[in-house]
Amino acid sequence: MKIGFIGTGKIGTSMIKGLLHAKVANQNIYVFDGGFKSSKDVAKKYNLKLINDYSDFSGCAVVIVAVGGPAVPGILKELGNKYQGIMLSTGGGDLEKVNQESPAKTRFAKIVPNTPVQLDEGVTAISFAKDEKQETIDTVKSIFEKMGDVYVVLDRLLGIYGTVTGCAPAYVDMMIEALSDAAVLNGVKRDESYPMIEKMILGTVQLALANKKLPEELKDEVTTPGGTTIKGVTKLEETGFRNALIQSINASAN
Ligand SMILES: NC(=O)C1=CN([C@@H]2O[C@H](COP(=O)(O)OP(=O)(O)OC[C@H]3O[C@@H](n4cnc5c(N)ncnc54)[C@H](O)[C@@H]3O)[C@@H](O)[C@H]2O)C=CC1
Ligand SMILES: O=C(O)[C@@H]1CCC=N1
Repeated sequence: MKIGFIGTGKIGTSMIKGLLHAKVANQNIYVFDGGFKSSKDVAKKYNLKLINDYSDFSGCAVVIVAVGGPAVPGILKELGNKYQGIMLSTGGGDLEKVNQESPAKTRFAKIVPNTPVQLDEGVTAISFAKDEKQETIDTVKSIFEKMGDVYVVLDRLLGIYGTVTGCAPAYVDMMIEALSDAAVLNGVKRDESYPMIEKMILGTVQLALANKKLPEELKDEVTTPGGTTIKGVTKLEETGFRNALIQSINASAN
């Protein structure tokens, strides 16, 4: 299956790495040049097929527009007239309008992948037009299932699904950074702190996944009565940890 890309910035490149990790052949990944240095650089680095016109995407099962919001409507309009297939956008777009205005064989859906797609550990939320054919849905799902988990959601919920899965990796990175600062503050070497903290988070998540226990149950297993954890938990409540996360997701989503 051939897959095209317009835009090879951070999320475009993450998806390209994810497809290569899933053993998609390099020359089956098409990148639109468009005079963008990043496109040339990425195509060269990963030995991808660099193309110069949207009509060169013919033969691609999907073309992924991984470009920021303002440029998206213009790209979809031009692409929809030159390529017959499935167009996907990471940067929004009006699902119903684009589908109505595109030629019959061109379909449009929206995706919000996250950066861990590059390691087959991603989460991708996808919204389709209400009347989308099962064949289109299956094709798109099969591509993103190569890179992790897939959630097909109502278009009105794509924003919040995409925020929780697409933005929050940055919050987790900030948490790792802050935990490291606390470790360094108390005498741990910086370069030792990161692997230790990353493994702690990975192990905690794997335990949650394996046991299917609720977070509060797992938290209870750590908090010895009168012990040190509950002292820290109390400080987290006092300093608004939970509220900070709720407000941050809400701010990103709205
Ligand atoms: N970074 C992330 O984790 C995620 C980003 N998104 C969304 O994906 C979109 C892109 O985000 P990033 O990759 O982070 O941004 P970015 O700025 O890293 O990448 C955008 C790329 O598009 C290129 N570009 C701009 N206009 C173009 C055009 N007309 N034709 C071809 N290429 C063009 C730029 O040169 C740049 O390389 C945004 O709408 C963002 O909200 C969605 C999910 C996750
Ligand atoms: O920061 C952003 O706007 C994008 C959306 C999801 C992740 N990054």
